Order: sequence, then C-alpha cells, then structure tokens
Amino acid sequence: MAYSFTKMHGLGNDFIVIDGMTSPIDLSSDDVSAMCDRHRGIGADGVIIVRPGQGDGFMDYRNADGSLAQMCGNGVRVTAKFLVDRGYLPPGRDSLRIGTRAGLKEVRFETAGGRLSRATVTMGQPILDPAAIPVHAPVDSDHGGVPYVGALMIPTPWCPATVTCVSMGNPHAVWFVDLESMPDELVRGDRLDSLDLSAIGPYLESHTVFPEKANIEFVTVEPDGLHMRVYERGVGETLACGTGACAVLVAAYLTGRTGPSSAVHLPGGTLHIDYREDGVHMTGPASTVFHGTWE
Ligand SMILES: N[C@@H](CCC[C@H](N)C(=O)O)C(=O)O
Repeated sequence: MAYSFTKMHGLGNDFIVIDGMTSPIDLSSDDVSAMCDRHRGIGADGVIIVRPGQGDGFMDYRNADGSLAQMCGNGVRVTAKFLVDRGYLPPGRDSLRIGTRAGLKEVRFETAGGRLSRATVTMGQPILDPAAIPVHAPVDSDHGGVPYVGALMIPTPWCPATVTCVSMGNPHAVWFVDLESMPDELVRGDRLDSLDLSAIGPYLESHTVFPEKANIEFVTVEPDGLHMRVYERGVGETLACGTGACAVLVAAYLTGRTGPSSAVHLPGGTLHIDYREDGVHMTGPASTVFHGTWE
C-alpha cells in the first residue's frame, strides 16, 4: 500500500500528516513506528491522520512508538494548517474546530498568502483531579478551592524529582528544576540545555505513579518567561510540546511562580500561553516542509 503524506511541524515538533478526509486510512502501530524511524523511515515525532469527524476534521494522532495519545497541541495547529491550506474550509473563514480524543478544540488562525501561518487554540480547562490525570498521588495543594497535586516527590537514582501534575487531555508532570542542586551526572552547567534527559526522562515517563505513563517537563523560571525541555511519552525528547507548554504555564501559575499568561520558550521556539476563565489558550506557528509518498 502507498500513502501520500505531508511532512509538517510546529516549532520543530514534527509530524507525518496523511489525508484521510476522502478515503479511509488504516495504519498499524508497526506502520507508524516504521514511518517515524529517523534512519529507516521518513522520520517524525508522530503521525497524524486527518479524518472527517465532529467539527471541521478529526486529528487522529499517534506517537512515534505507535501508541495513541489523547491530545497534541502542536498537532492541532498543524492539522488546522493542513485543512486550511488544502482548501477543506470555505474561503473567508478565520476559525475552525478540530476533533481530538480529548474533545473539540476551537482554532483561530492568521494566514499569509492564503496559507495558515499562526494559530491560537482554545485548549480547554486543565484537569487537576489525580484520578483523571491519572497519577497515583494524593492532592497536597489548593488554588482558590481547587485541590491539585502540587509537589509530588518521586525518588530517582539521581536526585528526588518534585513534580506538579496536570492533564491537558494527556498526562504531564512538571518539574521546576534547581540546576545548582542537581548531581554532576545530570547537569554539566548552569543552563537547562546542559541537563542530560537521556536516563531520567524515560525513568520518570514510565514511573509506576503514572499508570498511563506521562510527559515530563523540566522547567526554569527566567525574567523573559518560562523555559522548558520535554521528554514526551511514546517519543523521547522533542523540540516542542504544545500540551506540555500549557501544563507548564498552569503549574507555574498554580504554584505562584508566574501570572496567568507567559511566553514559554522551548528548544524549537516560543509559544504564548494564556490561562483564562474559559481555559488555556495556546498561540504559535505551523509549517509545511515537503510532500512525499510512503511505499
Ligand atoms: N507533542 C505533543 C504531545 C504529543 C502526545 C504526547 N507524547 C502524549 O503521549 O501524551 C504536543 O504538542 O502537545
């Protein structure tokens, strides 16, 4: 079977996007991991099949290891670009709704030369109930009467990790790291990019406190905003994670580290995140790289 695909990305979080709007596409998890292989395949952090569904299209997202994820923030912007640039929307629209396994997401977009360049996604309310995240941990903190897991201490072979747990439809554990107090095997400098995630990332992702695994964010709070790196469930370290940036802003706000709105700087670029009464809003770019055929 041959599949036409488009290689796209949101801040370097890259996807193989397949058009399933007019004919059904069925991929096994082995197909997905073969396509995402960076040496023997196309290479990507995940595969998105864009299918018809509630709203203007459904984002069927799979991680590079073939596993399903409920949500992908960069993927929603990329899916919006795919639908707009391929002419699936009537002309003159500046918003659309995309179905995901975590519900419908509204996307407002800007265009340049008729193509989507930047989008703001209404990501919905963060989920803080530990059973729904899910995380096996008691609530230990409260924000305006809303209980949450604010400082869960997870012992690791290197040093204790203290994380705030947030779901944006998918599970996240946000660790505000103190680089100075970390052992030399983990960090060789005073910057987030000198942190070695290769062992501690998978250790935390698959820790037994997270029954469905978790995406792990490593964060510092700087004068120009929040800086993060992410070790993604089912992928490994990525250049950006939209749901992760939202979880980081929510965790920083709940724990009093920032206001309700901030730039979140990732290795692949910057997202702007606003946490308002009607939920979390994420703004960032989406890009197309090339088209091809998978044999
Ligand atoms: N990169 C994505 C998140 C993709 C899903 C994640 N790896 C999971 O398994 O939950 C984003 O931009 O949000």
